[in-house]
Amino acid sequence: MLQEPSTKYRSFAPIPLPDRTWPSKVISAPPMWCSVDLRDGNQALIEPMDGARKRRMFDLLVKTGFKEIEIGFPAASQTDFDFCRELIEQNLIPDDVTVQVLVQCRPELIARTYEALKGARRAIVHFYNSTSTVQRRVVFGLDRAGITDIAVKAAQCVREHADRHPETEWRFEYSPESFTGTELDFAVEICDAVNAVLQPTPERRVIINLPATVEMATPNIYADQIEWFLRHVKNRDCIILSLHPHNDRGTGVAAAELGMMAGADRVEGTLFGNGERTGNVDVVTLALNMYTQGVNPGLDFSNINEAARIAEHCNQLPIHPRHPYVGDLVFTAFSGSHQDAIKKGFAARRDGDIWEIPYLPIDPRDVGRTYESVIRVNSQSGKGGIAYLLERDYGITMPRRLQIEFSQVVQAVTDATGKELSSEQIWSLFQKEFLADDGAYVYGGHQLTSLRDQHEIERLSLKLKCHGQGALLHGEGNGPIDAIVDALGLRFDVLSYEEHSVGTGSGAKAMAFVEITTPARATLFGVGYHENIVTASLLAVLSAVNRALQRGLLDDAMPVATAQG
Ligand SMILES: CC(=O)SCCNC(=O)CCNC(=O)[C@H](O)C(C)(C)COP(=O)(O)OP(=O)(O)OC[C@H]1O[C@@H](n2cnc3c(N)ncnc32)[C@H](O)[C@@H]1OP(=O)(O)O
Ligand SMILES: CC(C)C(=O)C(=O)O
Ligand SMILES: [Mg+2]
Repeated sequence: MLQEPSTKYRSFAPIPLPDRTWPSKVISAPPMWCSVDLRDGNQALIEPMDGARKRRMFDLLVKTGFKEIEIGFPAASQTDFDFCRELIEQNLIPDDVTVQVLVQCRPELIARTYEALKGARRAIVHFYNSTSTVQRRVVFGLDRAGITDIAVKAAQCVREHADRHPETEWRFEYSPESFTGTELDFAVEICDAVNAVLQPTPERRVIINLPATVEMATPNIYADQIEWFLRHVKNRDCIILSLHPHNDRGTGVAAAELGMMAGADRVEGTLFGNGERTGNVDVVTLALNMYTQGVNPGLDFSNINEAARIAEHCNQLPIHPRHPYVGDLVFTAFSGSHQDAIKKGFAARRDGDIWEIPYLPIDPRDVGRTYESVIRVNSQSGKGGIAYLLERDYGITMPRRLQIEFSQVVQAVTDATGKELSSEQIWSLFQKEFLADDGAYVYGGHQLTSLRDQHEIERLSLKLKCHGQGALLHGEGNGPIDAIVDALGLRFDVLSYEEHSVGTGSGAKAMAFVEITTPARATLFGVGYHENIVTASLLAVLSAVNRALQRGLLDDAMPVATAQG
């Protein structure tokens, strides 16, 4: 790269429009949408679509709700020509959909284009020539008048053909291609000249499409260009002003949004932004951006995964996992603080609330995705995500301090492996950590009786395997937990106890959580899981004791002989 890039690249000059109005406008209604997947998208593919793939894309576009679809460049390729004929002859174009085709300003190509459209009920003929300073110089070797002449002659040609086929309802679109590299006064001049031939009316408006054929500047410049153009073009009421952004600087969507604020009526783009170089503007992102502002975009992406798989099949190109709204990872939070906030957001949400879940700009369900992948756990994750997965997939609601304790167990594994952990793997870690029966004390059965004369006192007889040897302990207390603490005779206290049922009906089990504290003031949890609530509590105490012993936090002072007593 150059130390001084200004010796090679020029910055874009600002547009003189100090009283611009677009910055304070709000997008409150969708534009007219036109898909150019089958033309601009297709012309950029490594392997252009065959008839079958074109048909699949067309059907998807219709299903999605596009009312204008550019189906190809029939004068350029036989596949496009045949596809056009197939749609018309087999009557495959719904009544409310208008097909559009592209053609250069060349009479023989225009003639062939009308041949392809013969018998269509309604069609848009889209003709273009490049108007930019650089293309005038290097491609055409013509001045402004010469370039205008190409466009005007094409407009005449397009009209004459249309007049010869009144059975079709013709509409026209003209693009001063490379508009963003064209002086604004010349863009207006050439469009006025074309319109003078086409003679649009407010009832039969012409589409004037102002493409950012190559995105050359920040999106505000595009918006200025659109507002400037609309202030100066003749007969605004006879024009549908269309945008056609490309994405060379990665701001195609922003350019389209600001262009709409600047007064555009229509947007041409492609699904997921396929198209020349970095692509055309992505209409899915545009539409869903509107949706998340509460504006119905008029395009339906309720099953965004299906649309993505069809687009990938037709284009033979993958969609990036981080592509807005659709990528495999875009509804996933790996990082701890995000997971914590999402979990709290879901917990606080009530039916009918405005969508306000941190880090999720859209409800994944609105586009046919599930909450399945919202939280995934790796070494960047925290307690919130782990707790969310255990609650969502296994119905386990851990006490907050247990969440903290268990997240350290999970973190140790993710740090060691560097890998993601599935919810199933987290559950098996949980079982290994808290529910395994391989500790020093293994539960073997119990009996609990209330003392006849003192109802609040319970007597526990507890069968154990203690370091591999059978033992029978006895203890008393005002409940099973108190009684087992007494029976064990170890130096710990119970700090907290919680229990909830997991599952419903006859398959429901109790999960008990006991937090103990040791003489050195270490605290740690134990968990018990059993059909019987009392057994679950006893298991939870033993789980905590075993974990404490394992960590050297408790003295295992109990002589086995006494235990057997
Ligand atoms: C920004 C865009 O996306 S524009 C759309 C671009 N899409 C395509 O080009 C895909 C389909 N196109 C094609 O397959 C071919 O270009 C065809 C079949 C239409 C024409 O092919 P060819 O006749 O071989 O010509 P080619 O494309 O090389 O055309 C270049 C010639 O057309 C002229 N030309 C290019 N665009 C236009 C135009 N819009 N109007 C009039 N003349 C044009 C060029 O000045 C050049 O003229 P020259 O031969 O006198 O130097
Ligand atoms: C043909 C035109 C509209 C085009 O695709 C472009 O300029 O990007
Ligand atoms: Mg284009």
